[in-house]
Amino acid sequence: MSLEKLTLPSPAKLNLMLHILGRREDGYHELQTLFQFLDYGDEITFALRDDAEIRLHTEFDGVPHDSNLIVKAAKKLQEQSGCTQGIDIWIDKILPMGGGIGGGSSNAATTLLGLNHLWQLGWDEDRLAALGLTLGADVPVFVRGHAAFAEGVGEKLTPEYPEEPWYLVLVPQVSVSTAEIFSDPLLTRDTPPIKVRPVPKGNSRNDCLPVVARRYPEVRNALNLLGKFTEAKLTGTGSCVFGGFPSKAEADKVSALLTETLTGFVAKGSNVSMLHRKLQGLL
Ligand SMILES: C[C@](O)(CO)[C@H](O)COP(=O)(O)OP(=O)(O)OC[C@H]1O[C@@H](n2ccc(N)nc2=O)[C@H](O)[C@@H]1O
Ligand SMILES: Nc1ncnc2c1ncn2[C@@H]1O[C@H](COP(=O)(O)OP(=O)(O)OP(=O)(O)O)[C@@H](O)[C@H]1O
Repeated sequence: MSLEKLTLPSPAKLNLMLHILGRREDGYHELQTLFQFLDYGDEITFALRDDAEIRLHTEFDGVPHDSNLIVKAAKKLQEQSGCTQGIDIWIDKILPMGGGIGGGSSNAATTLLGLNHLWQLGWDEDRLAALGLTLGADVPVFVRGHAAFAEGVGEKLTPEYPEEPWYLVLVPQVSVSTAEIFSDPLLTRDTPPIKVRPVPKGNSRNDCLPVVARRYPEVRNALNLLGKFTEAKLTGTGSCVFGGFPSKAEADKVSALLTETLTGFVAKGSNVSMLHRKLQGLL
């Protein structure tokens, strides 16, 4: 069935652990991380145009139109596929930027999958993930849509099936620059690789945490407060901090106590992203 207009979710991700194994010659870091999605995210609406223009109608604080990952993803896909159609795009943005929950990467992936569908390009996931990697290290996992153990710079993915608890995610009001954390001289870069799958329980450390907590008192404070109730972890290079709970009621209870002074939200962990669940429903 050919569609004119499509609204798709763009979920957040968490890094349930993150080990840094070394630094490559190009400055990028070899890492091992476990990605899981949240049933929480932005919503992007796409509508076909009569001309070839790509236009994002929603303004973003501090992100010029052509630098937005949504626009970059759409332009690259249009160029590389030779498509002559254009697109109008609107986004309902709720994910914090620079929060380590992958909002920009997820928006890029939702754009690639949405336009592949609307423009009827017939690209397979491998091709979309390879294009996605040129936009950011985290784009491929959102294109694949399954919880995964990631290696390399984050692009070598093996599906995993971690538990799917409810999470309380705290959002300290600071934006952490990923590049700044990866260039900190104090960052641990020599964690030995994990060689068994699935990742053994107990491997929940994030090597970026000491550096981020040292630089950002707001993140330190969130870790201390949440740590009174459950294991408090950092996702990606922060700033978001999260903890798992066996039920929504328990996550809500702690949320009510902590969100008096901090911003946060409760969401279910999910091994199949809500973007892929929606797309499966369309096919
Ligand atoms: C650390 C993670 O958040 C884990 O999910 C991601 O791998 C970061 O992914 P991202 O934000 O999409 O990162 P990119 O936009 O690709 O890179 C931002 C900057 O982080 C550094 N960077 C990123 C990924 C990586 N494996 N090694 C790095 O050193 C590089 O300086 C790069 O310029
Ligand atoms: N559509 C977009 N959504 C969010 N940020 C975008 C977008 N396009 C470009 N950006 C830029 O990318 C930066 C990083 O945004 P993003 O939300 O992906 O950070 P993050 O959650 O820390 O990601 P990661 O976990 O992948 O490091 C933003 O500060 C913004 O300047």
